[in-house]
Amino acid sequence: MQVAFNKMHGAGNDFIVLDERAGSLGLTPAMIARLADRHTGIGCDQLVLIAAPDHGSDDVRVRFFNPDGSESGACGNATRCVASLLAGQGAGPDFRIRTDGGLLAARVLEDGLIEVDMGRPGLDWRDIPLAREADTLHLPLLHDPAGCSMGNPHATFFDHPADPAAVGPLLEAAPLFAERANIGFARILSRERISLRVWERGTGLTLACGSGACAAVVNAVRRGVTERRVAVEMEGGVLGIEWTGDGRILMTGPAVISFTGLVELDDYR
Ligand SMILES: N[C@H](CCC[C@H](N)C(=O)O)C(=O)O
Repeated sequence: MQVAFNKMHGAGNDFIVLDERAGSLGLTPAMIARLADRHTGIGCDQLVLIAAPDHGSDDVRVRFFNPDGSESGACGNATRCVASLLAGQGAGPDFRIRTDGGLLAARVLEDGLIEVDMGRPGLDWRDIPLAREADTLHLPLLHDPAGCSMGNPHATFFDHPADPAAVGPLLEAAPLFAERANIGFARILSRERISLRVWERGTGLTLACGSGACAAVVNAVRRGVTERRVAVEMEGGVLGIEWTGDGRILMTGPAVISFTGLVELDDYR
């Protein structure tokens, strides 16, 4: 079965976007892992499925999968990409996107950037989830990270001395995290600007992580080291993050189609 796909990226965080609105493609975790392989597949940080809306609703349902085949409740950069794709197909400019992490509102702005309301962060240890009760503002790990959920689990380190590529795999799988975690390495540049690298659960180091940027700002604000509106510099680009007065996280950034293609899915079964 030949299937059309879009290859997209948001600030260098790249995605295979497949459309299941006309029917299931029958993907398995093993097939997702093969499609995500950068040498023998299409290659991506996440595979994104646009699914048929639930019965009786107009919302689009979107699911996110990592290259190891695991599923995530949230992916900020891919959510912007889906909104941009739907806008290119004539919908919008306002969208409601249903994810496992919550119903998200997305909007194409006049300058072409996409804004997504990522909802409220989960600040309780059960939200992340942690394996045992702990203070999420000071997780019981070396170098004092803070944790929160953005629909997926995050921990943010400030000024961690080690190389993220070296410590990322160990921290992602630390027993404290009941479902593993995305690990952010932040540096405070000013009260309105931080730099961030993210070791993503099920993926590894990426050029940008939207939900990781949101989590880093939430944790920086909780620690009192930034304002509520912060530019987050990552290797692939800058995202604007704001934790609004009513507790919601707004994320603004780019979404780009790199190319469109056809894939013979049976070759990946
Ligand atoms: N790149 C994504 C996050 C993917 C999350 C995934 N790695 C997980 O939670 O398992 C983002 O822009 O938010």
